[in-house]
Amino acid sequence: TDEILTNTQTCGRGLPSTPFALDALVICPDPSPESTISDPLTLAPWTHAPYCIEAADSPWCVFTNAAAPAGHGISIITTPALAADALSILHSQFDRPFQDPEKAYGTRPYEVRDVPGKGKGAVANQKIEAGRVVLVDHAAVLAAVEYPADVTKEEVQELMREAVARLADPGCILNLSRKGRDEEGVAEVEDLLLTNSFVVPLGGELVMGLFPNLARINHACDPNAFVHFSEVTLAMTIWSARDIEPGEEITISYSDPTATYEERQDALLNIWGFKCTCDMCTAPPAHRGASDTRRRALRQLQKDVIDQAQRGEFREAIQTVEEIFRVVEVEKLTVHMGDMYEIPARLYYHIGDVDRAVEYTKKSLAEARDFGVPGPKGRERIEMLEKIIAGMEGELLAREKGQRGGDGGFDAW
Ligand SMILES: C[S@@+](CC[C@H](N)C(=O)[O-])C[C@H]1O[C@@H](n2cnc3c(N)ncnc32)[C@H](O)[C@@H]1O
Repeated sequence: TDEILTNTQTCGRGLPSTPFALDALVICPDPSPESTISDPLTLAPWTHAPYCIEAADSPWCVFTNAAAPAGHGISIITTPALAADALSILHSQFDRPFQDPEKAYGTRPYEVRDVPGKGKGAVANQKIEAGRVVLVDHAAVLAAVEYPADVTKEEVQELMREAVARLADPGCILNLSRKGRDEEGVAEVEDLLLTNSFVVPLGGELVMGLFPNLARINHACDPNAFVHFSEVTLAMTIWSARDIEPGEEITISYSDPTATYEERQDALLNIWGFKCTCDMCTAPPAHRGASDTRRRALRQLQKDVIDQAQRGEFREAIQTVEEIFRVVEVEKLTVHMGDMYEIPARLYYHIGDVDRAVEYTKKSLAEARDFGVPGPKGRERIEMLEKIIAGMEGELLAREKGQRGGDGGFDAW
């Protein structure tokens, strides 16, 4: 029988981040004995004294706020200098709320349950429309990918163990699935991080990010959802890329979704350590071969369009872009098309076809509204596109009346 984890068993409250207020320090549960809070005001927003190991250039430490964000807390394994940089990010988590209430579901629209051949997975418990926020998940552990040569493997594992133990609910990490790399000398907590982390950018570096709820979402080469990481809030948002029916599994892509079958298999096996059993990977070889041919062609077309535009061959570039859209449609790679629609919009504007330029800018606007980044950045982009459309429509109207248009505020094109 399926074991269903209820919302109370999932990690954290699943709400926007909690302010780093002093009450967050007070509710810090069960700190490990050697990290007793001696002076919370000095440590703020950390709830524990950093746990460090010495290295030649700088110590490497675990910095923890055990209660926020989202109730499960966060531990960062880094150097004191980088942790100081991270402080401004942590504070801005509560300064700038990320979630767009209009796009988010009040309660989680899925359940975690057994999925054949993949362990557990997230299964929709209601219809999820395209362009909605399925989940906003805050990092519980952020760990460096690389350490200096004089830091031993055992010391890194010790930092990882401490990072998890100091969280408000270490169980929400320790209960996650792990591949079982014991024979390779990989400690349990490292195995958990390797099985469940996503690489994210932080302060100019790439780090491993463990998001306890995202960690239940399986990979598919033709996913129905996608993720966006915000370096401002350290939150990972999962968006539905198309309508998802009740009972359907929610999936994201762990690898480059435009890669060919072999490339995807290699990446999933080498980086993630599993053999993909998604629908696309188990499709008949002829079907996979046809898909690979289209994907290789797509890469060439993407290069061609840049070369043609640089040579000023706008009409040829437009034909290439139209061909790109055709392939993208067949391969169902339509997610994240917002930026791509701007290319034909600009090209059509360049050759004086303002009608088509408006058409493509409107597509870009629709994508930005449905899938754009929430918050001020997203709104800025929507406003910019609205302004450009209004400017071009003004130009069309002026042309109809036989007047000269062109000062409509769309110089960006
Ligand atoms: C981040 S976890 C996803 C949740 C996991 N299934 C669980 O039970 O908690 C990644 C692991 O899920 C499994 N997995 C995810 N996507 C898969 C797929 N497309 N095919 C086979 N296994 C998959 C692999 O075992 C992988 O190591």
